Amino acid sequence: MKITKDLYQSNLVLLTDFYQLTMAYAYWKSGKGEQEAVFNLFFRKNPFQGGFTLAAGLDYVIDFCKNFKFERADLDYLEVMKNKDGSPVFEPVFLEYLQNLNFTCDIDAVEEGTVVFPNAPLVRVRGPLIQCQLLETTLLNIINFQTLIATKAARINIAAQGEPVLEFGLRRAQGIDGALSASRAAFIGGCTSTSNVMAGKLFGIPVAGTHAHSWIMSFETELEAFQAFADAFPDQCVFLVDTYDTLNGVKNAIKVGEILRSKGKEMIGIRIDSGDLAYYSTKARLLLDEAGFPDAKIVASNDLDEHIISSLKSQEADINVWGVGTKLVTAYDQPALGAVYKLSAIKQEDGTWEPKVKLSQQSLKINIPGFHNVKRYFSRGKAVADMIYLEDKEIDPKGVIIIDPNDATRRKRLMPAFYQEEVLLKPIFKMGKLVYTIPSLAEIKNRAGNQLESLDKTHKRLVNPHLYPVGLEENLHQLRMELVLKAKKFDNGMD
Ligand SMILES: Nc1ncnc2c1ncn2[C@@H]1O[C@H](COP(=O)(O)OP(=O)(O)OP(=O)(O)O)[C@@H](O)[C@H]1O
Ligand SMILES: O=P(O)(O)OC[C@H]1O[C@H](OP(=O)(O)OP(=O)(O)O)[C@H](O)[C@@H]1O
Ligand SMILES: O=C(O)c1cccnc1
Repeated sequence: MKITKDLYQSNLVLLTDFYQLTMAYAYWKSGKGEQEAVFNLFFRKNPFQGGFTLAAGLDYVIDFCKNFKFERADLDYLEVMKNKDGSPVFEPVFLEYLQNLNFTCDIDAVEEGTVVFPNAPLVRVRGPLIQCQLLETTLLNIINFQTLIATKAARINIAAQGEPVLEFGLRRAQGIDGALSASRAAFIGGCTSTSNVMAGKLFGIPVAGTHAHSWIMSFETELEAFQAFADAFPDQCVFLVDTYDTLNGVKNAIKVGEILRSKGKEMIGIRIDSGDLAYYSTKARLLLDEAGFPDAKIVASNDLDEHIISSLKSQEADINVWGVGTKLVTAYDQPALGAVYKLSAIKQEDGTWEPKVKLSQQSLKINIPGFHNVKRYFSRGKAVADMIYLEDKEIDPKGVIIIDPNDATRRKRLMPAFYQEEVLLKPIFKMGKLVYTIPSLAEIKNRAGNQLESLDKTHKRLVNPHLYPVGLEENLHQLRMELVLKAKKFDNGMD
């Protein structure tokens, strides 16, 4: 994937918050720049009030890290930045340091298309403080959006119960990359195609579509319009039937369908884009069946999302294909995921790791300290629970207790010996070198499908889902409690 260079003619090192650069400068100035640290990227709540989240965006992250280099043009821009008193923000020696900076971090991450849950790390970065810090904003920008859209797409596809969902979002997406990365994430989340031709070219997503009302309106009659379309694309006819009178439109589609059939071609179907989609799809189905077109598909579109699709399903609407745009690519009901990137440990001069917590008035916001990873346990192919654990602590295969990070009274006993397990953070970069074989988008989509399959349907319920168990292994829980109590000094917890 070369989207950053291809599209932005830049390797994106300046696609960051200014404070990352000022902190980098200050780290360098204070001599802490090379001190080793560990940061974790995680979110605190599943989006859309759902029961799961689908990770996406790692390929962009890899591309960004692989090309992490301050180029002359970037440094020229930083060089002319001035403080209020007219002095340069960044002294030339620091800019020289940036020019020579090579990416040397270790990155471990969950693979794209993995089902993930609150609090567990999606990406773990270990390396010199300066570098870890400089990655923060870009990683969050990439992962937050693509993960959000992949999750929305997964929900929409769950509602569609295996029927094709065509992504139509480009015209309403949040700008250019908002559209492109949304098309990519929507495909990972289960959509069959995109209407966005550039996304097709860049990512290899199948492109598909029908035609617009303007096509119909440009002719004297709807029938002429259908006929002309059939002349141009005899194998790809999905007639948009609702420009004037939906059921009359279906009858016109049938007429052209018969002409096509007389030439040995079959119309694919019709599209309905307004009105009561349950009512019109059922009536259209009857007309199509009676006319001898039982295989003609009915495509529905118009402000669809997982809830309207579920409602149409429960109304037994005769819809076979779902065209979904705005509410998918804008994540209409939740515009951001809210993942964060927090320091969890820092190496001391004597070579030992010091775990770190950030306190908060809200216990929900206290991060998980230390050098940790996450393991998923499976029983007969179904995911049972996720355990966040310290990598250097042994796990007793006979029994381990995991503790809810937000409510220490919620605990679950697991017997690892009886389960299959998968460590979710996979090595991506070692000392700045890529050690991961990047899967194709089709493989990622396939993984997403299998992952969702491994999740019990109670966690996939769109409304009020059953909470999937994610907990801290006991040693990690204890470490976190100790650090919190130490930092609070026992006397300022209830202000
Ligand atoms: N049977 C149905 N049950 C639930 N929701 C439906 C049903 N039929 C249509 N809808 C949804 O209701 C909303 C109707 O929106 P709206 O009133 O804007 O459409 P319209 O007037 O039919 O068409 P237009 O988009 O041309 O204005 C859409 O989100 C559509 O998906
Ligand atoms: O509704 P969405 O989920 O975003 O799906 C894409 C929409 O875009 C097209 O029409 P457009 O919105 O341009 O015009 P219309 O609403 O007037 O048909 C298409 O006919 C869909 O209605
Ligand atoms: O191809 C379509 O039918 C289409 C494409 C974009 C938006 N709405 C519909």
